[in-house]
Amino acid sequence: MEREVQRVRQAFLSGRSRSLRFRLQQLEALRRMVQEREKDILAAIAADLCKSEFNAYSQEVITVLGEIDFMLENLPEWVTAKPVKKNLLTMLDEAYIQPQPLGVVLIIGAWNYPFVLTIQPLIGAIAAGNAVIIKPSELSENTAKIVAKLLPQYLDQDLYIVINGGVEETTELLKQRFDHVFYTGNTAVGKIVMEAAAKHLTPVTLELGGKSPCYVDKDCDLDIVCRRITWGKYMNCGQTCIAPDYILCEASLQSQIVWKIKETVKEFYGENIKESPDYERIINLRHFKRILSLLEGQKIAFGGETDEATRYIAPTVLTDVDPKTKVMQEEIGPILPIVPVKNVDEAIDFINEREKPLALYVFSHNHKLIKRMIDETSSGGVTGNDVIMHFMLNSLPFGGVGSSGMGAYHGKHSFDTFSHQRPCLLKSLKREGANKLRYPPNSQSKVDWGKFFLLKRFNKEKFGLLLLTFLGIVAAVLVKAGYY
Ligand SMILES: NC(=O)c1ccc[n+]([C@@H]2O[C@H](COP(=O)([O-])OP(=O)(O)OC[C@H]3O[C@@H](n4cnc5c(N)ncnc54)[C@H](O)[C@@H]3O)[C@@H](O)[C@H]2O)c1
Ligand SMILES: CCCCCCCC=O
Repeated sequence: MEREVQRVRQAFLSGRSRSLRFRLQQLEALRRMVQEREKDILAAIAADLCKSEFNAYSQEVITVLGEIDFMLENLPEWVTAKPVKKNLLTMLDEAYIQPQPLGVVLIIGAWNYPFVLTIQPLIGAIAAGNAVIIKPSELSENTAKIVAKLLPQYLDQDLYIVINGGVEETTELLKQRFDHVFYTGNTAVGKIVMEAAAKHLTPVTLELGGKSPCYVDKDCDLDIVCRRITWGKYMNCGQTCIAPDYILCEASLQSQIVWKIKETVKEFYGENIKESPDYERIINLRHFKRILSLLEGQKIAFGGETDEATRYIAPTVLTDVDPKTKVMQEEIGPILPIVPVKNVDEAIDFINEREKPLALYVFSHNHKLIKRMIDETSSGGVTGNDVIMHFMLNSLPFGGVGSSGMGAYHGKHSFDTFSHQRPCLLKSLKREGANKLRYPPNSQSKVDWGKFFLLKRFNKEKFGLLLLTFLGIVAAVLVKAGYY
């Protein structure tokens, strides 16, 4: 492992990943890989998550292609140095911010969207000029294999490498020194990653999980609301980091919501959900059994059917859920608990009493209520009157807050995450007279000049002197130019 990391570091130190031309060329090669090997990629995702080609394309591949196009279009502008405002002391100098690559980046991916969750951060890391080690999730082994097979065929083989393996390999990797670690996965492992990175003072981005609440107000169109919630909840069999996890609503809405979601499930997946190409499966038996155990003692309004052999769990809705039960603590796949609350105040308190979620959803015709929810709660991101969609807009930073993560990515936010914003001040070796003011021995007069230059505070006497000096300089220039 050490040797592999060393090889990637040597490649970074060669400097070739830094030029704009090289970055654009690698991103174009990555786009070619996705386009030319689309069938292989879709087949791997299908094998891991029992996902149709249409769904794999629209949930994963489209996002990757959109992100590459966005980078190619904007990168030339982002890499340029940005001049900054100057003060009186530096007005004759050059001052700018130069984004620079961090160095060698480790990207650790999760299994639930195995392609997009490894390749989208990779795009940002390449765009920012880094070398990258990618560690895909071992749980989505087919996608892990295809990523490891394809990347070296299209990208620089020493700068961007894939290391496959399980917990043992990730643990070994985390002992090495990186310049940034970007991890997607559960919160418990997030802590392990941060602890390992701290040993080298390596900064981390942690894209973690949690339970994203969905508040449904009385004042809304329930048909549309339930259609949107059903789409976001049961996509990928509920295994989406920002899936609406549970519904908070007034008790009087519960039965209507149940009925409308049930109708929508029928509309989306047909009478025999198991046969639907649009309904996925739970990733493995361990998660299947864990989720199943959460149903014990709950009021199942509909769904609840399971098949261990194919790891099928039907779209399920639970009503009158006790917030203290386990189903309200863990991530729960295709189970949708409804927790009745008295009103919006109680919903806000409910959200604030728990860990900060990765996403928050609010449905209402009342724009003020949506704004209030946003103002009085905290979450990684918010979508009003829809679910999931804030993930799709790459001008918005995507990431968590508190226990749902730290740092963010997508579009320019990825570029910034993987860049160091280097402050640069370029002075001349001339004009030493003014510089002498800061050299010892210090004096009240020097402090006054310091106040003048840096705080723009001056006493009348100093101002008079300065004005006189300025007029003297102007007169000298005019005399020299032959005006007098
Ligand atoms: N915030 C986001 O963008 C986002 C996106 C997708 C998933 N998630 C969250 O990720 C979670 C699902 O992922 P997961 O954690 O089950 O995925 P996982 O089991 O695939 O683990 C993720 C990575 O961590 C490594 N790992 C696991 N245990 C480890 C250990 N003990 N020490 C070191 N490395 C270890 C694995 O090798 C893997 O590469 C859910 O909580 C989900 O909400 C978050
Ligand atoms: C079209 C939906 C894509 C959602 C990806 C979410 C990634 C987190 O699990």
